[in-house]
Amino acid sequence: MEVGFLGLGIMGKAMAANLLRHGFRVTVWNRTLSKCQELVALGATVGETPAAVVARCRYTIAMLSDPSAALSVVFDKDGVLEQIGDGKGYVDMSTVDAATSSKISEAVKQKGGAFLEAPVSGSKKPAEDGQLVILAAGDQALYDDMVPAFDVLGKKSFFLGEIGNGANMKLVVNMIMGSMMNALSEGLSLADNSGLNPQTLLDVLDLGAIANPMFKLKGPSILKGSYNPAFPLKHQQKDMRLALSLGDENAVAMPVAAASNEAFKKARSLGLGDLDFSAVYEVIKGASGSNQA
Ligand SMILES: NC(=O)C1=CN([C@@H]2O[C@H](COP(=O)(O)OP(=O)(O)OC[C@H]3O[C@@H](n4cnc5c(N)ncnc54)[C@H](OP(=O)(O)O)[C@@H]3O)[C@@H](O)[C@H]2O)C=CC1
Ligand SMILES: O=CC(=O)O
Repeated sequence: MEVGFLGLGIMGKAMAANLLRHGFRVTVWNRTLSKCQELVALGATVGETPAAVVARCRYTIAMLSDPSAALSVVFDKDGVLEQIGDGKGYVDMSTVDAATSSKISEAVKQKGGAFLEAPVSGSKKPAEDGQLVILAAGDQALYDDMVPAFDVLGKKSFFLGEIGNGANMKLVVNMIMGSMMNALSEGLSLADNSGLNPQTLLDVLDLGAIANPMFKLKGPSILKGSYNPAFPLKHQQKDMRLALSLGDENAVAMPVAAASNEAFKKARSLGLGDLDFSAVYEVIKGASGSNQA
């Protein structure tokens, strides 16, 4: 199967590499074109523009930072819309809001193409290992066509019906994740400031009812002050913002998420946006005057 791939950031690079490893023919494009070379070394071909990729491939996947990037790659000069049409499918796996996804869907369909939103749950390591959870919605025939690729990229795919359901599901999941990261950070800070060993707190958490892979993975690296980005904090804050907006639209009170968003915003304002989202601990630790170095 031949696929195009637009966006070779942390996630896109791992996902495109995975497809290549599993025998897919992949044509890649990235705004910073030099980042394509690593994929070329794995067997990829380069398209000079998003339009050139779509012209060459029946199916094109995108994995871009945010709504503005997702829209730009489709609507701007040399964008997807210039070449999408009958018999071609466009699959946006970026985390965006439902309105962005609907706008892209309408434009692609108007040109005769098919569109699927398919954001993913799971970070850098699951992307490298083909263990993502895929939250697809939109054109069901295109979903069926993409199953061989989704089987390589993920451990489970959901087809959630109409456009917007995949985007919204992803935002709900990440709203919970961002709030949990704040709760973990507050707990570590409280333990530390109460004279408890934060590592012992992690050990206790891991044995009880609220044990989870995220605490297990991020807890020890937080205690080391190590924030190499797997999921950049600026993207987590974008997801909190979009989830809160979904809450506004549906009159759902989300005081926990709103408070967490403030902490992520503060972290961004301190220049921590490109670090892993667990760096929000630095804000919480700072606010509580932690004993930790
Ligand atoms: N990292 C993670 O753990 C996860 C991320 N996600 C979501 O996946 C998406 C990608 O995340 P991730 O790979 O981490 O992000 P990165 O920041 O690593 O990569 C972002 C990508 O978007 C491109 N881009 C940004 N702005 C534009 C623009 N205006 N026009 C064209 N391309 C643009 C970047 O190009 P360039 O290289 O030129 O900057 C890069 O390829 C995001 O929506 C994120 O929320 C979902 C699940 C997990
Ligand atoms: O969006 C981030 C993730 O880990 O999922």
